[in-house]
Amino acid sequence: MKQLVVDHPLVTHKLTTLRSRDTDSPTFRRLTEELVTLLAYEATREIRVEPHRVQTPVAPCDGVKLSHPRPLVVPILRAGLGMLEGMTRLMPTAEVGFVGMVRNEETLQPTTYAERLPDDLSGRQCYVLDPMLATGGTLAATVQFLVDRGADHITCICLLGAPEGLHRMQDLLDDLQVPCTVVLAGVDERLNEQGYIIPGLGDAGDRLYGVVGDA
Ligand SMILES: O=P(O)(O)OC[C@H]1O[C@H](OP(=O)(O)OP(=O)(O)O)[C@H](O)[C@@H]1O
Ligand SMILES: O=c1cc[nH]c(=O)[nH]1
Ligand SMILES: [Mg+2]
Repeated sequence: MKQLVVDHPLVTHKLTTLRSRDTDSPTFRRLTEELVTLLAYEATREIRVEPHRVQTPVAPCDGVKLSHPRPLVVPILRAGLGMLEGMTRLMPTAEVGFVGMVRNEETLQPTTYAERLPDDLSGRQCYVLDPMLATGGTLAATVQFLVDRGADHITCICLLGAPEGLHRMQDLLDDLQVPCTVVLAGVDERLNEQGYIIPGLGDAGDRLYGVVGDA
């Protein structure tokens, strides 16, 4: 597994504002989208292209276009949905599949409540979106879903990771033997007893969409 922390002052600047508890939901959403677009630039370095010739107003020009099969973008609901627009803006022809997972806040185990992915992912490059890589349980389960369907090239884009989650992903990918890169805006110190990233940014889903409770 390759790990890439995008070390760029603009990324760190936006991430710092995102972390602040004084940042409201609309600003949090906008910054999340902007950060994804910046991370996607690095994350798509190995995207497959094929030769493509166009005519400029004055001459023919040999360029490239994205290869078929088209790349698949997979946001992990709920919080990953906040990253979708920023990604598809850069790759408008990508296909989008969905995985819905929620982590039990006591056991920290993820449960899958939705899954809409193509049955056959052979030859597809997959881009998984989830802002938070904490214990890694959610991302590991999603990557396993994709590999079970034949994905042979996976890139995960996260805003923040914890060392614990990155180690877990490394162990999984060592077993699976599938090329995988995890691209992040930052790696924090550790998890607390509740499985939250420290210093982190709190609960990304709640900050994007408001707390979903019993009210
Ligand atoms: O690495 P893990 O320990 O598995 O934790 C990370 C997961 O937790 C959060 O989702 P959450 O379960 O809060 O669901 P939500 O997106 O609906 O808020 C986050 O968006 C990740 O999906
Ligand atoms: O810090 C964390 C950990 C898991 N999920 C979040 O949204 N934030
Ligand atoms: Mg949440």
